[in-house]
Amino acid sequence: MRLSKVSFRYSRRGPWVLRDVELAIRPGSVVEVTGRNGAGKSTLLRLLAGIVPPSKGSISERPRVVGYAPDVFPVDQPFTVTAYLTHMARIRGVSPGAMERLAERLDAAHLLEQPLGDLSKGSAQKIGLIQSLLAPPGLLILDEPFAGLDAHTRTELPVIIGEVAAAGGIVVVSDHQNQLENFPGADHWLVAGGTVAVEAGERLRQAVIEVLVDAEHADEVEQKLRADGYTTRRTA
Ligand SMILES: Nc1ncnc2c1ncn2[C@@H]1O[C@H](COP(=O)(O)OP(=O)(O)OP(=O)(O)O)[C@@H](O)[C@H]1O
Repeated sequence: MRLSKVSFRYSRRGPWVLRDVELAIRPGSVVEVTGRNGAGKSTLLRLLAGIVPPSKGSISERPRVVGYAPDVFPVDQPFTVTAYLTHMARIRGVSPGAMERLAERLDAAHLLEQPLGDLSKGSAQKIGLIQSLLAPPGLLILDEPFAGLDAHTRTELPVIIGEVAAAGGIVVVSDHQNQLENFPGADHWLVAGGTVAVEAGERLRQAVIEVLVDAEHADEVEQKLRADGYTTRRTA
């Protein structure tokens, strides 16, 4: 995917938020986007997702399936979580089973029957995440996904991000809390003064190993591995 001389402002006479941004993003990349408040991170993410078009310049080779989780999930909709996610699954042509699996994984199964309007900020954030992942995304855009998430989901999210990238998807995450600072091979973009400075991550060759442990020690072993910076996934 490529951004060529992309500039953006919100109104015809408004100030430029981004100017002449040139970026090339390879399939399978994970990008952490940082920058001070108001620098233009959310704006850049909306441009990447195709929610707003560039005022000048162009964006090409955007993957067909885009998952986007906004920084504030709009809960002012008169649906239960299940009704909303089932509807979104239908629009994306996936079975509601995808919703149930993701809800289980992100510890959100207990939220499914709640009205969207009753959700706490962190719970709403989870539903936004689930919505963005319903169909396997070729481009996954997450705007401040770690804000307000509980410990379980905060550790699970990098695993999910790694899986999307391993399947060839591009993942772009704005991340005030630097949760992806040490993500293996991640690129880092700093948005400042209307431009985007790129620091390319080292492309490390990665390997997957399976570790068989007694069920009663699984939590402990998993916590130790994660504390050492490894990405883990429970298969049973
Ligand atoms: N809908 C809008 N209409 C007009 N100006 C906007 C709009 N949304 C954002 N802006 C302006 O664009 C600039 C960039 O905002 P943006 O939300 O992209 O920054 P950000 O880096 O994501 O900030 P934060 O870290 O606070 O979330 C800011 O000056 C902001 O005031």
